[in-house]
Amino acid sequence: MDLGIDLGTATTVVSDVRRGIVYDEPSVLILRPGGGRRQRILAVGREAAELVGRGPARFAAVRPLHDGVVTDLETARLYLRAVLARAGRRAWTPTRAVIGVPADATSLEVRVLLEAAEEAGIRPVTALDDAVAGAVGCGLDPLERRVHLVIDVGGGSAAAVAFCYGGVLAQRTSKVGGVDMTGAVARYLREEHQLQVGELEAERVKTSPTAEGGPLVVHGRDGATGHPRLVTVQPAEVATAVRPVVDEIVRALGGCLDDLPPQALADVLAEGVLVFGGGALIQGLPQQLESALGLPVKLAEQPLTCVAEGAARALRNRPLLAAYGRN
Ligand SMILES: Nc1ncnc2c1ncn2[C@@H]1O[C@H](COP(=O)(O)OP(=O)(O)OP(=O)(O)O)[C@@H](O)[C@H]1O
Repeated sequence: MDLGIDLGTATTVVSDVRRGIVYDEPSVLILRPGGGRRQRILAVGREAAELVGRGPARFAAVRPLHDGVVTDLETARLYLRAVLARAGRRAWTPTRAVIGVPADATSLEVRVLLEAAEEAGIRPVTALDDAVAGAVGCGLDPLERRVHLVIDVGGGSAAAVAFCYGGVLAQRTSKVGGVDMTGAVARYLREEHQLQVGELEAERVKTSPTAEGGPLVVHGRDGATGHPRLVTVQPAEVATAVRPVVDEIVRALGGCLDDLPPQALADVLAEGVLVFGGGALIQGLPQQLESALGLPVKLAEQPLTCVAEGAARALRNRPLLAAYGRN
């Protein structure tokens, strides 16, 4: 199997070179507590996410990635094996892959991720910046003799990366992303409506307005009485709730143009900025980036899957991996 893998803080997406997207689920697993025995996975992905905040306390939900990097080698290995099995890999199938990594991952963090992948039976495996992989997934050619600027707003972090002719010219990163927006929504509901909500409900509220447009009925627990309560929330309130996080991302990434030479700016001005990653789907983010950068900003056609698709495509592009691959 030839795979592109986007092992994100919030979501894991796997693209097979021949079959397209074969796995797209939350990056979470539930482990049976070890008690001296080897740990076993009870649930992974969507099934595990449904148990977050619901399951018995002894079944702890584990997120194998934090800000896009591996927190524990053994868990990451178990998780990758489970994901590959669900993506249709048989234990004996030779598997090659390119895995996306955050732009600011250190060499050590990349090494740990690659080691987890190798132990999960993926060989050879190469790491590629999420931003470069996403650009490839959107049809850009990072080997071209012109500058491209892309912005990836993920779950745990965001990055603006400019590249040209096989090399990164400039990058800025933010340590907040979509997961922090979910936290901001939960905080807003607690403070403004005295409603306590679980993580899944806060996530639903955050992602609904773009899809539906009307007021939302939110389920939670009354902060004073502890009784179940319903509250109606307007889409504009969601925008208000996440604004501090969006402002922080825009502030952190806005300066990336300062690091580019004038000729590079001319390319970016002509082409505009491409933005992807799930966090980019929050209302108003592309517009805010546009006014901070003073450049046209385009949302990718497939903002949630382009990193995995680009990683899969990169697998067969040796010059690209030689230029941008990280081992
Ligand atoms: N329609 C939507 N509106 C707002 N946010 C959304 C929407 N759809 C997905 N998201 C958010 O996008 C985030 C996940 O994006 P993505 O899958 O690009 O990140 P990731 O790869 O998991 O994270 P990272 O790259 O930081 O490791 C989540 O926080 C999710 O809530």
